[in-house]
Amino acid sequence: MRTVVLREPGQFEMRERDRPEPADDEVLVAVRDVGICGSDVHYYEHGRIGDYVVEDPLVLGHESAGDVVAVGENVETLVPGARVTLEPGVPCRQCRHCKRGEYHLCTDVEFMATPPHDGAFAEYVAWPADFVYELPEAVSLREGALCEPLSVGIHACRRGDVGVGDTVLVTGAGPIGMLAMEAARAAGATDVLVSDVVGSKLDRALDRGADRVIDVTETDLDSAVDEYTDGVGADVVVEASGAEPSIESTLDAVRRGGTVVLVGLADEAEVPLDVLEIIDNELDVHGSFRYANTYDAAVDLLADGTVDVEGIVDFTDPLEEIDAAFRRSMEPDTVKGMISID
Ligand SMILES: NC(=O)c1ccc[n+]([C@@H]2O[C@H](COP(=O)([O-])OP(=O)(O)OC[C@H]3O[C@@H](n4cnc5c(N)ncnc54)[C@H](O)[C@@H]3O)[C@@H](O)[C@H]2O)c1
Ligand SMILES: C[C@@H](O)[C@H](N)C(=O)O
Repeated sequence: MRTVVLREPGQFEMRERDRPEPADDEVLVAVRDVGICGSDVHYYEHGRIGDYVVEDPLVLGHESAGDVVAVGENVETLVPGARVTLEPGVPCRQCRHCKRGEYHLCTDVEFMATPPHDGAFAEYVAWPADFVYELPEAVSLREGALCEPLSVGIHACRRGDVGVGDTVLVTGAGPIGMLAMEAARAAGATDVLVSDVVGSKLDRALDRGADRVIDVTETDLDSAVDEYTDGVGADVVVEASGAEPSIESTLDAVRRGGTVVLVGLADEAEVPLDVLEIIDNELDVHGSFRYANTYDAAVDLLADGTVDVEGIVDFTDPLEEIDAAFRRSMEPDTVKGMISID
């Protein structure tokens, strides 16, 4: 089967590998659509993310969907021909975190495209059936693949306890911010404000239903939020840029008693946050890491038409043009690129 491996930073190579055999509890999926995530691009550019270093050729891609072509002998939930999306993180299922249902915190999780685990830029992937979700007729494979970043948005909104009537500020209009906005709306937020430093992305957020967009290169975030909320502040801030000034500004933009959810990963682990401001205003500040138990919700939201994910996609290129697709993904205007596999 065809795969693409990252050999070293900036160098993909098309490779033939043996088609995997599904184990007894696995299904074999012919992969059709795969999203390009910022983390894939980071590995492509730098060969590492923090302590995760690409030492051996690695298959990237963890936002995937395709067709089941074979099932292991214990699999009763899926049959060949099913259209599916793959949840990319498979935990140990045994540890305290797994047993509490917070399996995304399992320290033994094997996550696609995180060294040393291969991802989905390949013709076939064998994957545990309990982390494979069937897509109804109404959900396309492209949408199915984007259940992954949508899951990040759903989890962030769950962490922030976004509720009916809330005003939510999302900082950063990349794919995660855009889909956090969708998830916030689905959770009942009636006002969603979005900030970024790239005008075209804010235009896109506006087209996709943001009530107010804030270009922080021109407008002070705190003042804009104050103006919109009559000086109260946002009920929930979802920080989805990873930019240090944006992370710092979350504490000023949230209302007293409100919640800040930190999703974006800063380049530096240490970002100064005013502890007195957190205490005095009784803020809840939550980290949000990947997701758990979100895929069923993501598929249902797509099937109902409650959320739109396709609207964030800028282009789809074939697997053979992955190099150009990654370079295009690095352009500041791009929100989401995808790879299709025939
Ligand atoms: N916690 C998790 O589980 C998790 C999962 C996926 C991604 N992430 C992180 O979330 C962040 C967003 O992911 P993405 O794929 O959308 O990234 P992205 O780089 O595509 O989007 C980030 C956006 O933030 C904007 N931005 C830059 N500076 C800003 C500022 N000062 N104020 C507002 N916006 C600003 C950028 O222009 C860009 O549009 C990244 O840091 C990523 O690493 C975290
Ligand atoms: C969650 C996922 O989208 C992210 N890129 C990660 O590797 O953690």
